[in-house]
Amino acid sequence: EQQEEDTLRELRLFLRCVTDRLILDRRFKAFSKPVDKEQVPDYLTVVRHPMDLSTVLSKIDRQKYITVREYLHDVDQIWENALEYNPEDDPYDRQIRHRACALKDTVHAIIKDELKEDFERSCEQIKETR
Ligand SMILES: CC(=O)c1nc(NC(=O)[C@H]2CNCCN2)sc1-c1cc(O)cc(O)c1
Repeated sequence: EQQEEDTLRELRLFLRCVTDRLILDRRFKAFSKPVDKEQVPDYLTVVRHPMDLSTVLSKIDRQKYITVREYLHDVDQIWENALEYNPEDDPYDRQIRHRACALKDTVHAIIKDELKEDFERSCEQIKETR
């Protein structure tokens, strides 16, 4: 009912605000757009579930996230993919893994600091009833 729609609207506003801050951070530029398969042809053979911050933003707008947990699953996928595609002891691989770890730790720290537990609980409640 209306209270639920109000809660989900507030969730979308919060998730857009968090995602916008991540996209503005220069460290995370490599994660801001889908990997271009022309430029990186073997990418999709290695990474089964591509994800990026612009896709996360569009999923927020398409109301794909009912809980913060679902949102974090997608941002964690970006981190996981970067580690999977960049496993080598090569300076570039190490740098992009470092940035992926910073992305993951940054988003989890923002959520821990700015999300009220009972707000996420009410989102999980809505998810259960759908
Ligand atoms: C996002 C990601 O995981 C990514 N990984 C790369 N790895 C490499 O190029 C490593 C792979 N190991 C051997 C040495 N090269 S390039 C790259 C990327 C960066 C962008 O700014 C845009 C984009 O579309 C993809």
